[in-house]
Amino acid sequence: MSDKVRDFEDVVGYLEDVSIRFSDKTILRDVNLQLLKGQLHMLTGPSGCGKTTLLRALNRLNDCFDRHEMSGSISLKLSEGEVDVHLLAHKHLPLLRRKVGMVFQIPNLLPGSIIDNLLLPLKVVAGLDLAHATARCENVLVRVKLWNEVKDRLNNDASSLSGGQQQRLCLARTLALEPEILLLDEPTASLDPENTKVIEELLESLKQQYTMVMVSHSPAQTVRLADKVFRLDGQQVIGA
Ligand SMILES: Nc1ncnc2c1ncn2[C@@H]1O[C@H](COP(=O)(O)OP(=O)(O)OP(=O)(O)O)[C@@H](O)[C@H]1O
Repeated sequence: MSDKVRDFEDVVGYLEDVSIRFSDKTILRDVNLQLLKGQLHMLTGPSGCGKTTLLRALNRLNDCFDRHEMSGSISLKLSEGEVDVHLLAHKHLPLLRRKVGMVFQIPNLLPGSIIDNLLLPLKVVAGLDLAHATARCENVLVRVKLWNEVKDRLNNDASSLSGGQQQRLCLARTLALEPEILLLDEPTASLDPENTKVIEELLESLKQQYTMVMVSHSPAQTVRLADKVFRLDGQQVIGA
């Protein structure tokens, strides 16, 4: 654990000399950066430069792939205490991934109804009983401004929602597990301008409560949303 995280109250994450390789190919080399509480950090850079890989390092999702290696350290200050992400025992990864939740480029719905998409993780991952899980579902659907659109059809198949609604449902599912850091991998890339605006407004409204790390290819979106921009290229952060 780095003392640097402890030293500054507004620093919630510290990446120190992070290098990542897949199958002996170096994707990222000696990345150093800080994450600040309640700020939206935007990762930008050319296709294939390692933005998604860096996001996935923050909640150990790269572990899901064979022949992945990481060196350096990633320290995160979570409500449970400070954790050295890279050294966490395997049994702690489900909690890490709840606390450091991720929303993907393409809405990744579970097969089943709208409400199942929220209830299932709440029951299985968070261990809530039905009454508490149901209450939390309504709360997060209101927060992502989806409640009025779905409250009369919660048992309909989630795939019947529009792309923008599906992405808001994915965001609701992540928020339902009460994360502290949100990882957003091009969350509007598959959406039209109108739905992009809805998601951007939501992210803006969530900034106070969550530390966010987002990937975007859009310079305009970066200007609209980012508090801090990290530009990656040539395996490193070349601008911050
Ligand atoms: N699971 C994996 N196994 C092997 N190589 C991988 C894996 N995931 C990513 N890579 C490689 O790592 C490099 C960085 O990929 P990554 O998806 O992080 O880039 P990116 O900057 O997010 O790209 P884009 O902007 O196109 O989404 C690429 O060369 C990719 O092929």
